[in-house]
Amino acid sequence: MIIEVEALERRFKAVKAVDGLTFAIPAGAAVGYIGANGAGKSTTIKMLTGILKPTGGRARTCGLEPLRHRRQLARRIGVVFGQRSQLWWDLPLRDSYRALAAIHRLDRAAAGRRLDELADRLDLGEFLGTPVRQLSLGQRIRGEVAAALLHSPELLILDEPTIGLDVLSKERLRVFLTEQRELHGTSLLLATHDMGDVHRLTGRILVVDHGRLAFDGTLAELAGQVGAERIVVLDLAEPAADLTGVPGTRFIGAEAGGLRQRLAFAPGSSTVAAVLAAVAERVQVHDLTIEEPDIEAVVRQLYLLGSAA
Ligand SMILES: Nc1ncnc2c1ncn2[C@@H]1O[C@H](COP(=O)(O)OP(=O)(O)OP(=O)(O)O)[C@@H](O)[C@H]1O
Repeated sequence: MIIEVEALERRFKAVKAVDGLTFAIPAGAAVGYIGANGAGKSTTIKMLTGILKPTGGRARTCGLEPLRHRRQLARRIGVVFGQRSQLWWDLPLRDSYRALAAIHRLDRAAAGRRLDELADRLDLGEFLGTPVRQLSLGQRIRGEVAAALLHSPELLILDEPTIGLDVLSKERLRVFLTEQRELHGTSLLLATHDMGDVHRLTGRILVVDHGRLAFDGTLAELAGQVGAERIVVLDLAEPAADLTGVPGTRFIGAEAGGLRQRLAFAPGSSTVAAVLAAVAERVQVHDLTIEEPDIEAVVRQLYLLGSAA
């Protein structure tokens, strides 16, 4: 197991930020860690990485007790907090990587090769000489991800990595992370508010609510439980009759005299590609966007189901 927590707890005076969490993640898995604001995600991650001491229970990351073996653990995991930087603000990006390579005691040539690979895949080459404070948010986050992966960790932990990023930057990062996992088999724990991230990057989802585990399963199972459907918004080349009866979908409605149509589908029972293929037999599609279910609504629904049970 790459991560194991048992009855993990963290109190801040009267607040139980994490309240008896138990779960295990096998090596090589990609897990989404979701929950509403203040649910306890960051607190969990801080305990998993040895930044914060649990007030109860236990955590093991890469088989190590995070707090006690913090240094050893730092060589085996990479962490990105979207809201906080691990880069030296006033130094050129390259200097942060040099410093990190020294901290991790990486072989010079190997670190150089790894940085070349990361800079290439993350489009960072032209920014290596730029001080971090002058980078755009998207560039900086890509820089943070490179910093977290420089030492080729077994486990990558990302806390809200795409927060505030535009659509294109998000997409770049998702493509990169998928590719890195395919190449290196890195385990991934991804705390996010973004259902698109969860859908694209993870196979299993843990939902935390008020510091407790509210759900553990696949996105398809979550969708089955709370109806977390994805919605395809189709802009057609010409107005068309309502797209009812498309296999695997539910027609939601049409606008602009049939030019824009919305179809919902459950992740797991269909895919965007399958919906598009079925629709293309009937109409010409000009443009398409996906609306992801809202995490807060998903968690609320889980909570309602839980209290009804
Ligand atoms: N250092 C602290 N002192 C006091 N309370 C804290 C501290 N850190 C977190 N909390 C409280 O613990 C709870 C969980 O916070 P946490 O940051 O883990 O949530 P989160 O799920 O990461 O939320 P977000 O998505 O907003 O980052 C919140 O009620 C928060 O106010």
